[in-house]
Amino acid sequence: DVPGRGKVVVDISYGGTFYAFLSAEQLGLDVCSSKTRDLVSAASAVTEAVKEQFKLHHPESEDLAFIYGTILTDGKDAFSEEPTTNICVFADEQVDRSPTGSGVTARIALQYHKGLIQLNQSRTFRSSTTGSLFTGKAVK
Ligand SMILES: O=C(O)[C@H]1NCC[C@@H]1O
Repeated sequence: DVPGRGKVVVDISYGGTFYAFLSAEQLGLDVCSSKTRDLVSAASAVTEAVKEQFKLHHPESEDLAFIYGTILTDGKDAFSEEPTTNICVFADEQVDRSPTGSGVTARIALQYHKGLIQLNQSRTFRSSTTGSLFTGKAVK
């Protein structure tokens, strides 16, 4: 429940730090064309809601059991050769200029967990802010 914005469905995944993931569409936004300030505001509201409503646990270190940010996506999690776009809003409302190393790692883990990608199947991730690209895959 994101105050002022309604109920959304998020996935929380870990790639060195925890992020909340959801499509920007759930917040009435478009990750590619909405104003960055609107994306930042919405993503920050989600981070705050997760902080208040979920207790995170890390199996090895409770120091890592916190939500670092929210990544808004274009919702294109099913496998495709085409890049999928996201914006990472982390820490104190900072916006990553890259697709985010730890965020892409968490997103690949999530896609693999959901059976959307197979092991060694590469996907490309695009930053909506700069257009920079990262490629990654799940490996054993
Ligand atoms: O790419 C990364 O993983 C780092 N950049 C912003 C968020 C993380 O600190």
